[in-house]
Amino acid sequence: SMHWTGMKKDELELQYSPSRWSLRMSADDAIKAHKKALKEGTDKARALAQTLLNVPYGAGDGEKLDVYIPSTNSLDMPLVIYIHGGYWQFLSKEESGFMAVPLVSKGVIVVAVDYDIAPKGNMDLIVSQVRKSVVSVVQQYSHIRYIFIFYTYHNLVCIYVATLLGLIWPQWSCPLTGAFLVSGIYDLLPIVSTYVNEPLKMTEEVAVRNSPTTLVQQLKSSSSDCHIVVAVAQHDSPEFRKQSEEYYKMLKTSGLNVTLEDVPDTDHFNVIERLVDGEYHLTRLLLKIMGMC
Ligand SMILES: N[C@@H](CC(=O)c1ccccc1NC=O)C(=O)O
Repeated sequence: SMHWTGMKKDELELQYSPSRWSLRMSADDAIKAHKKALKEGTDKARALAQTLLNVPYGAGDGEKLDVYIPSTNSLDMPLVIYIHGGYWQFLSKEESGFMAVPLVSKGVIVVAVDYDIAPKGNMDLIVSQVRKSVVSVVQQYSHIRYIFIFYTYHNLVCIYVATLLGLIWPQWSCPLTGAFLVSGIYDLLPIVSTYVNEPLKMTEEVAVRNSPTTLVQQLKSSSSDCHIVVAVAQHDSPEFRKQSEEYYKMLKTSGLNVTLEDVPDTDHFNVIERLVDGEYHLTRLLLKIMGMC
């Protein structure tokens, strides 16, 4: 298929509009249903689990996180940090606790992180906030053996995997078991000239510097014990699917422990929504990697 640099603006914007690839419903309905499913799941998790809501991880207004706690307290509880997606301009932690529904009942702590989405925040700020949140969680829960970062779609995420695995962990003997990257963008350059970048206002320099593909080299030596899952929806756009495949290949070539999950019968939205279900393939894989089933 065609390289993005050869695409007209219309085609590039179609490729980077996940809602226009949903086979289940119209673009607008896919986004509406997505927000609704995530919010309902989060409300359900808040009713089921003990919670610590709005815990500060920094001094900024937006620097807060929610903790979902299992009732069975043990020192071996694994912890998942969920960093929400939404093109760095949509969603918040108020819609990000849904995956705690199946995980908390299996004895897993879930942390949902907020960060300043655009236009209030920009890419550099978001990356620094996510980094700060993870450092704060690791310090707070240092007695826990497994910390499992769960990065989700739209790469902030992935930026994160790269930045964290490569730069933070080596200093502190990494407790990181794995990283899940779901329907992400790993090379940010193609979106610089699209509508996605209007609120973000990334320059090419900012996009390259924060792209996970740029940061692969730094991951190399420090994270061979960490199992990285790159998951992509069957019905994600060809450009999204290519981004996942290429990032997967880069990680693999660098000698990292990585698998590519092409999730059948999903699109960009329900690939993540379905994490509310304990029987969903990605939920089970997450539990398996953490040694919980
Ligand atoms: N313009 C984007 C909007 C989008 O990606 C989105 C919107 C609301 C909540 C989440 C979104 N993306 C999720 O990864 C689209 O076409 O899907």
